[in-house]
Amino acid sequence: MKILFTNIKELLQTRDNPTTALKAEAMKVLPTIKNAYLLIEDQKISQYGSMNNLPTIEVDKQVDLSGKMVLPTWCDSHTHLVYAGNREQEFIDRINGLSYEEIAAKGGGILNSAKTLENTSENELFEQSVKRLESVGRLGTGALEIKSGYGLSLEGELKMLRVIKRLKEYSGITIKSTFLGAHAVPLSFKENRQAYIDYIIATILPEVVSQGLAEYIDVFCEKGYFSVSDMERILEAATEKGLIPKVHVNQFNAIGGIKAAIKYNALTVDHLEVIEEQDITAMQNANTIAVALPLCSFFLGIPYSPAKKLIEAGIPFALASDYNPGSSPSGNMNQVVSTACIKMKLNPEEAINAATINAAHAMGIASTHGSITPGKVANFIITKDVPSYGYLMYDFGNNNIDSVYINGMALD
Ligand SMILES: N=CN[C@@H](CCC(=O)O)C(=O)O
Ligand SMILES: [Zn+2]
Repeated sequence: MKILFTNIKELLQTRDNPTTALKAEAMKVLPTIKNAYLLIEDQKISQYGSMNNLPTIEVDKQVDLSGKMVLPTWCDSHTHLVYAGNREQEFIDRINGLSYEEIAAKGGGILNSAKTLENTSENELFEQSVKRLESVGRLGTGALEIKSGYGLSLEGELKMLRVIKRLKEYSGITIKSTFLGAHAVPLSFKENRQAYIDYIIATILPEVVSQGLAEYIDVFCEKGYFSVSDMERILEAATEKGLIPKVHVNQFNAIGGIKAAIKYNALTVDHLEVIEEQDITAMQNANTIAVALPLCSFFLGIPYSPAKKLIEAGIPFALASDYNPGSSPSGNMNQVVSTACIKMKLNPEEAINAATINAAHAMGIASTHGSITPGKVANFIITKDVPSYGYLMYDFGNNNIDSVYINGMALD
């Protein structure tokens, strides 16, 4: 099936595939073609160019996109989309003065979600999660990473990872799976964190790997959760088994997690709200991608990651939603890029690069996703009639999406 899209007001992110994530000045460049055409064939992008050079092509369908723009779908490289219930009560508690950390210290937070998940059947967990997945798809997300981490036991973690696997099979949206057993210490190991780490390494990790349920390994490296040496133990064991690190570091405190993660060739270090000079130096000497999560900062009222500083230091940089019930109950990547422009002072080109091509690198799918490139999957967003692409970020909170194509097919 060949579909030809014509009279595209501006076709964004048209590029040959960069083999590594964009850095520094390259982040400011967004290649586009005004008054363009785009040809897709079955599930793939086949050809594009200026309407002035439109070749004669026999097609099955032609779609006139006058006034509309086209850009690749968002890649969301950091989510916790599989969870049960919600944490609205903690939201109210925070409005009334408690902090995220205080709520967690009282047994809420991640442990609250773990309890709800334990009391939710696998089918129900799938049903709740698939609704979120379909909803972010309609908001233009064409690929996302999903973490476990609300199971915190062999059964619980495998239940979450099986749900992620089912979502992969069910949906055309590309999904990558991450094992985050070390998200919090469960109550059953309250006084013995080391024993929980032993249990992760000796019992949960081997099952996750032998059942092929995860590509990545994550640890919440933070005061009150897992120390740098805890993380190193887990990364040592998991990388030996072939999992690639993508870790939570520097959310509330800079405790040295970035340097340690880089030692284990982390693909990404995520959060980075609190950064010290030595963290920047460590990232400058590595290929690890910095992933910032502006909706978490927005929702919790914590500092934003110093994105401009990271980009200026030449560190490859991506944006993600962190969709989860506690610190970012939204997976709306349009809101992510808007917030990155408004609060982190990224320009629209940097924000779009960070949420498309660099985000694809941040989840290991840049050879197939993240740009309008012949041979890549035909995943793209068609906007409504908008004056410019910067308007998409300026017009925050409003839905400027006309339709979303995943694998060459329009979503309902
Ligand atoms: N900080 C650790 N994990 C999540 C929050 C998880 C939760 O509160 O349920 C995050 O990335 O913000
Ligand atoms: Zn997270």
